[in-house]
Amino acid sequence: MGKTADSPGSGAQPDPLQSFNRWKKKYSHRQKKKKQLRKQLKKPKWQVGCEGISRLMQNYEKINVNEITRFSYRLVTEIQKQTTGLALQGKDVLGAAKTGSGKTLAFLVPVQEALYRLQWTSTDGLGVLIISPMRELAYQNFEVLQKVGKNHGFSAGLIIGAKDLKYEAERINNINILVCTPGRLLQHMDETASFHATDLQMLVLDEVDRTLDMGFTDTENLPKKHQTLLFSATQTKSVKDLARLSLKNPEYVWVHKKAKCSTPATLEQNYIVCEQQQKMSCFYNEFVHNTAAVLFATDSAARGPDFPGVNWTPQFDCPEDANTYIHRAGRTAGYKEDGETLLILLASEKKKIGIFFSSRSQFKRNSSKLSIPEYALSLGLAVAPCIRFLQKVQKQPIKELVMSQADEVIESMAPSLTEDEVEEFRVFSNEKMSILLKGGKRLKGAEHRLANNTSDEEQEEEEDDEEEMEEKLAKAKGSQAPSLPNTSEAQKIKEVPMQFLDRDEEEENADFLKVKWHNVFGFDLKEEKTLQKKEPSKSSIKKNSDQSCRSKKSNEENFKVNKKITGTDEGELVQQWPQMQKSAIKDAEEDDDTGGINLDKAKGRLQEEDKFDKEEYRKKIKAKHQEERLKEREARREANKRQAKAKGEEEAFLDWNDDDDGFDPSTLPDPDKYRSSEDSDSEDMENEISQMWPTNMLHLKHTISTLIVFFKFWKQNPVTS
Ligand SMILES: Nc1ncnc2c1ncn2[C@@H]1O[C@H](COP(=O)(O)OP(=O)(O)OP(=O)(O)O)[C@@H](O)[C@H]1O
Repeated sequence: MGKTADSPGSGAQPDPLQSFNRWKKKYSHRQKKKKQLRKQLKKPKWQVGCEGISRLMQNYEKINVNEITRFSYRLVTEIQKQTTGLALQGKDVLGAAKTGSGKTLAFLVPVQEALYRLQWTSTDGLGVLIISPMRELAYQNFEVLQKVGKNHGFSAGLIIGAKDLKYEAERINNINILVCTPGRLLQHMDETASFHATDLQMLVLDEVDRTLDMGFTDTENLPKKHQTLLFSATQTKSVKDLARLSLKNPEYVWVHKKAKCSTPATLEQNYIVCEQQQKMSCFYNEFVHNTAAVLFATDSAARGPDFPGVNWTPQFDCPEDANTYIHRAGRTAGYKEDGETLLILLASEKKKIGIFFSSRSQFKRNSSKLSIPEYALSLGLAVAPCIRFLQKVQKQPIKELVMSQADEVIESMAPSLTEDEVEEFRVFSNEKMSILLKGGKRLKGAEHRLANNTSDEEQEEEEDDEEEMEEKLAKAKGSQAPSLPNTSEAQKIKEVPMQFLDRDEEEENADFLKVKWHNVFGFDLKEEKTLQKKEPSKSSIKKNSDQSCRSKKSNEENFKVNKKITGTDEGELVQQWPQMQKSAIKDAEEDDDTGGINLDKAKGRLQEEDKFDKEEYRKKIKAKHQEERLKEREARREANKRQAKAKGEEEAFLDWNDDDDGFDPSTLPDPDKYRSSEDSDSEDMENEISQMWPTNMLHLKHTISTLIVFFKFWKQNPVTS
């Protein structure tokens, strides 16, 4: 019942005889190699060396010298000289040498030589593993290997995660020399079932310190018997690190141990010490004063520096948001100049760009924060954006495509200013902006004329021009909307600024802030459309925008930030903060049409304010003291009145008693004395006090005074019977 050769399906089974022959061939090959190796090891070192040399000499004729000199490898470098011999003897080597000293060849040559000696073939599988800490380094090593191993028949592979795992897994077992990064190697060790390194002859770690730092510790999956070559620009002898790699009596080669520095001697190293500001200006001047230069920069150069004459700002990395994009792009197309920006995007980034360029909030926030001149200043572009804005309004925008909300490509607004008008505006804005930037006041009258070499008439003319220019601009702004065609297209055009801006006045600046797409690679815009469709509808966005616009407007009308107003008892509104200027000088200053702060005048104004405040304070204190004095007097009078009343009753009684000693008139207040004490006070004050006596009390006062006079007279001229 067993299977016969003729039985169905026997064709699918491998021929056992053939398989046995294949296995026998491979086995005898291995045995032969092992025998050779054992024989070699038994021989003294000198004999092995001599045999190797004589073998090489036999091959001299075969060596194509041109092939080697083509790579300009004429003399071996120090690290190559000191490590190649040791590596060829099968020793573990730890080699350290300066950067650029030729370490790559120091391990690639022994790698190939070792496999060549073993007559390694593709059927032998993985023989050498070269691990580099970074993809770029691995790629570089692979390139050199391809170059120098051109005449060998070994298969080599680069595994750095550039291809998908399955693709790599299918090919990994046919590779003799594998150049890889640690992460990807460990992934294959874990996930690729067919991957094994059981016959590994040599393990090479390039930039060993970094490779170990990156956590390459998994040497368990590698066979115990293998040679290890470690190379680095800095020597590491950390016992812990080396124990992890289970080195056997390693040879340490530190080529530049005695060197004063670990950088190449041919490297001319310079440094200068300067302040941050100076540092920036040095680099800035160097760049801007070169006729043709390329500046590679991070985003630190994206905001601020004004680089005149820059034609291109290619953006290699995708900007993280619209603001970053705007700032980067703003380094070109400065004052009156054309410029172009190019975004280099991955397909995934294209979607991101689409999202943030169609995101209204980004632009809304930006535009409502800063006016154009402020925005220009923040970018360090002076008046350039204003000019650019006008130029763009003026330009025939055939090439400039604007993305609408629905991602339709539409043309922007019709031109409304002439070249001359733009130029006039430029001169005007330039002057204003330079005054602002200097932070000083604008030169007036004679000074200004002297500085500009202009006559009185010219000065007047200039001022008229300014007014005229402002009028023109106002008209230009006003005329843009009616110039639009009354079609559905026009409706779309109107809605474009709404996409980003929510205030009417900002619509004027919309063109400046609007993002324009040059579809350089001819990407299919439909993709963006589907993306857009998932977002809220245009009408709902518009509605929300209108609502927020209204609430924002009403807020702006009703409230002023950081302003405190309180009501007095009299119903007056008083601004508490910021403090109002009260001195009379303020009106005169307001008329001064300066662009900046006049420090002298401001100082004078502050002194005036100070004086005014002191005077006000003095008055307040005086009034308070007067009030207190009046209260005291009132209390005294009350007491006197009470006393006088009691005395009056007593006097009346004494009048009938006829007793001289019973009453002392001196206890009564002396009206004259009282009067003299008040002399120091003003006439007004006396009147005030008098006014404070109620009318009935004044009568009493008069009665008491009369009584006293009579009493005195009676005392001096007693009536004798
Ligand atoms: N024997 C040689 N003769 C001439 N040029 C050589 C020789 N060996 C290497 N080079 C060249 O020297 C340059 C630096 O070599 P390599 O990259 O191997 O240095 P390295 O020590 O690995 O530097 P790093 O530490 O920066 O990686 C390369 O351009 C290489 O082609």
